[in-house]
Amino acid sequence: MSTGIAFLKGHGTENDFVIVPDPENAVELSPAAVAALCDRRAGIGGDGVLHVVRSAAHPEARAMAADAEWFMDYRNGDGSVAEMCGNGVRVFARYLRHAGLVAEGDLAVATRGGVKSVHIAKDGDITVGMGRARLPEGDVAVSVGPHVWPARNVNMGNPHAVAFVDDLADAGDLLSAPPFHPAAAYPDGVNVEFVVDRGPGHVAMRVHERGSGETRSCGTGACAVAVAAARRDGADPAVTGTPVTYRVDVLGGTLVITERADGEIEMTGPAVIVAEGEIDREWLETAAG
Ligand SMILES: N[C@@H](CCC[C@H](N)C(=O)O)C(=O)O
Repeated sequence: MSTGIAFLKGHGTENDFVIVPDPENAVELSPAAVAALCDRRAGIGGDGVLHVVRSAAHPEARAMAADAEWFMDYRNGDGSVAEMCGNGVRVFARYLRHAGLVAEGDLAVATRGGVKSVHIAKDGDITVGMGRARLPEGDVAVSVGPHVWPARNVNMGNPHAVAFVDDLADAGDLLSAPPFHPAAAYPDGVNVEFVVDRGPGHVAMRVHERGSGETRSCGTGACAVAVAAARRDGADPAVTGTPVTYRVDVLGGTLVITERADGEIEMTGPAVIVAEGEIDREWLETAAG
């Protein structure tokens, strides 16, 4: 008789994840296994997987173990590996709290993008320190069907192309016609955000994520959008010494992004656990081929 593999399901502004607690890194999660888990019809369904491993037990995180006990081994829904997932870190922290592994307040989480500081507030929101944005020089463009837009290249540990559009509907049906971007600018692929203004310091976005398709939210994407909007609006906290805050509406809710005077970016929003159960080990092995 096979024993199941524990899982939970959670989301941050409806960017949803299958969470696999595996402190000693004993569960083999091949790309095919991740894709099977994230399949919305034949699997559990999710934009990605949060594999919860002790940093000391994972070869990619051992060097961070002294600073952060837990490593977020994040995978996109198609099984590919990404450097960073902003909503993922918040949902990861919610899981640690839910499981009684950490207290409310401050904690550190190891990611492929380095150690991130997280604050779990009493009111339920979770804030993550996302580091600084990099804005590589050079023009990029994205297109969906007949529409072509210039885009800002923003790196939040992972790559983003941010395009300001007149109407979010112009981005069309992103699942059937995903955005095109020049492979030369993004040899490893890119996350594409489409943005409209909603008012001063307030924007709305849609996103097509590398490795997951259109999702209802993307934390690193919301940070990239806030930085692109700030620069477009002539604001740069590292130059003026004045922090800038944007509310970023996503399809699944709202994230609040602050770029501090030192250039560090903080993102705040909700993160919830909605279910927990067991994955059938035989099914996973078969589905993963
Ligand atoms: N949804 C995430 C980003 C996940 C990684 C991304 N798809 C990539 O490949 O870079 C977020 O909340 O940041």
